[in-house]
Amino acid sequence: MEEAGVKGLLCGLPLYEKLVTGSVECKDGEPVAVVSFDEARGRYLVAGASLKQDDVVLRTDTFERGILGNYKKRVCSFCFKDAKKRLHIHCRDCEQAWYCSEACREAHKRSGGHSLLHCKILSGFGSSKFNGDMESIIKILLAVLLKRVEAEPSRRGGGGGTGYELFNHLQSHADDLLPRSKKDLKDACSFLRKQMQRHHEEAPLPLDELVHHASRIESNCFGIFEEAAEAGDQGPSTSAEGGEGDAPRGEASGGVNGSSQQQRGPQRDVMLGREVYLEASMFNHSCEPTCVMSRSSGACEVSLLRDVDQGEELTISYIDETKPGAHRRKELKRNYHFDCHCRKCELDLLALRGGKKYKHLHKKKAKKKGKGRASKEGSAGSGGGAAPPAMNFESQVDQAMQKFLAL
Ligand SMILES: C[S@@+](CC[C@H](N)C(=O)[O-])C[C@H]1O[C@@H](n2cnc3c(N)ncnc32)[C@H](O)[C@@H]1O
Repeated sequence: MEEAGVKGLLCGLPLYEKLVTGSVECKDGEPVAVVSFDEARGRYLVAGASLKQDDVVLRTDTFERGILGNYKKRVCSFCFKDAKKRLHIHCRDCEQAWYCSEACREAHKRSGGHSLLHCKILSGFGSSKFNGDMESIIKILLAVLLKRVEAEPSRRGGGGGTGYELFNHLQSHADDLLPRSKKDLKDACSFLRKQMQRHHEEAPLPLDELVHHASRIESNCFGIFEEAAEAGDQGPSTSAEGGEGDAPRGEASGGVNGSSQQQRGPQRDVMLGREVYLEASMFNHSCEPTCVMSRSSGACEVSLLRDVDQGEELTISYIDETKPGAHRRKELKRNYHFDCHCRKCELDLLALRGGKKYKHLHKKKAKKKGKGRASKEGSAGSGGGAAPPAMNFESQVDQAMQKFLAL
């Protein structure tokens, strides 16, 4: 794709320009998606042209993936196939990477995905206190940090990047985490930092930066789920606890980190791992999404659920958007650490607030009226105003819509 053909990239980050020009599909020489920005939702994608239902807007390969600790002996570390039973082949030097075949073990080593350095750095996992979920984050983080080293200009001879710079620009929610979750991330990052210092780098990134990176992974990754592991799609996912074989079932939740409904197909049950797609991390969540994501074997495709006009937002859903509004917003806040500002939620909230405000005002008025009448009639404290007429839902929405349009 010609970079010169790109229009409307508002985020001001040359790397994102490159990201978008390099990876989205084209229609008549124009990119089908461009990056835009607003205060409430950060960067988001809009249609660069009028598009039809089922048009593909993005096809891309995974940046990094990691298996949850509890499933590492069941899912192949190279091809990510779920054997659904304990595997028998593992790395010759450690028990951190398990494989479905000798070929996968060799290929993983050859590709640099599991070197001796990985063995050394990850070797402390056995004695660490991380849960399986955190282990997958730390494994991805290690891969990212190794990409960072490769990305240093002196090492790559001025050539193309490794994706690290793009990763570095993803949204982090480290500052929005509850103290307990932040502490868990900090402990895990501190462990990795020490291991890196011992085996690899003398001056690793400061701990705070590592915590932001870990949060980037958590906030932008997509869950790999048992049922959909081969067939396809899942949304960004949050966290999950699983186990080997008869493991406890993972929570199939979430947005750019382990969520749910960005996919058609079977409901996800057990989360086996998580993966990061840099370009797909530009899709914001909406409770009435225009797009759906499907994934298969380390690649993803985002396509349109309906026709959209040029300039319309391209969104996916991180959660089950058929749930009631309060439930959706709670899940997004708990698992994705943000308050949803999609159109549907904004309208819901306006309607709710409109309704409450109306009732509140009416109550006040009625109270006043009652008082007036009571003093007129000389009777004490009966209250007595007529009950406010119930405001039906249509008029609440109507009122909310008018307010929304007036904003
Ligand atoms: C996968 S990223 C999407 C791109 C992101 N806006 C950015 O600038 O990098 C997910 C993050 O975007 C923001 N986001 C996505 N959907 C949103 C929504 N409906 N309302 C508010 N913020 C949203 C949240 O900060 C969320 O953690």
